[in-house]
Amino acid sequence: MGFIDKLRARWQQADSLLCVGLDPDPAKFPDRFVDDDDALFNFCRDISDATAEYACAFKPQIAYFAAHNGGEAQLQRLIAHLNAEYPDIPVILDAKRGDIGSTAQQYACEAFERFGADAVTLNPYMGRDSADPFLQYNDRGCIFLCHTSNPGARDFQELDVGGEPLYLRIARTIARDWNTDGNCALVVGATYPQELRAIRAVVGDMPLLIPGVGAQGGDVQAVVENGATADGTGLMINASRGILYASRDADYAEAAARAARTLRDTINRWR
Ligand SMILES: O=C(O)c1cc(=O)[nH]c(=O)n1[C@@H]1O[C@H](COP(=O)(O)O)[C@@H](O)[C@H]1O
Repeated sequence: MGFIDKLRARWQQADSLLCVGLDPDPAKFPDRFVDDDDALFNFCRDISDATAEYACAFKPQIAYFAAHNGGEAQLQRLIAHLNAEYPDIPVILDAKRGDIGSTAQQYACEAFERFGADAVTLNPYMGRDSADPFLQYNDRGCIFLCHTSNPGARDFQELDVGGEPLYLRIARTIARDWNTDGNCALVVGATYPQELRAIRAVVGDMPLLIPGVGAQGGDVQAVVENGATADGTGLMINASRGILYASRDADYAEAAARAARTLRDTINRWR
């Protein structure tokens, strides 16, 4: 089953639009991980096991692993664990790749062959040929940055490009021309609900990955009202820090589970 079908099935099965972001920062870990050489893996495994029942997807962020010696091996083990234990939950590798075709081919191999991710985040700035090596894996998801969650999103993404803002041109082009195998999705920040509404209007029922609720200040009600499809799905609403660091004490996993369940329920209230 391809990424998009797996995601749609999981939305229904778990009755959840919550994506659990795995951004492990050892400085914020509970004390028990201080002398643990496998802390990145062990912490994320505990969080994943505690939150899986509330998750429509997991999203490990590669920088939080690659920043540490041996971190990528722990990411590889983590995704292997997720694929083995939770085969119904898609794993999105957040790597925001984008480069000339020959290099992109290596990045696609990294995401899909080495790490075994179901989907990867991509930067569309370099154009179609930079996306093709990823799109050719037509059972995997290609999730392109469209309107990001950060303040600087306005610097370039909202520039007028012949009568429409760049982010809408990106949305339209990907929906119309790049999605021939139906394996594309877009990233839209929760912090820009009006832009989310405009994007939804041009991409039909394409799935949208929505970071920026919680720590970045995005509002769940505004996200669901402006971004959900007619059937009340269409969204992967990500939370990372708000779940991972719900507690620094011995109850960190239970606290993460409570935070995930609460956010899932809050999302569902507005669907
Ligand atoms: O592609 C992303 O996931 C992403 C895009 C974006 O526009 N904004 C954004 O915050 N993200 C990622 O989403 C996560 C947000 O984390 P929290 O703010 O802690 O929930 C981080 O892993 C970011 O790298």
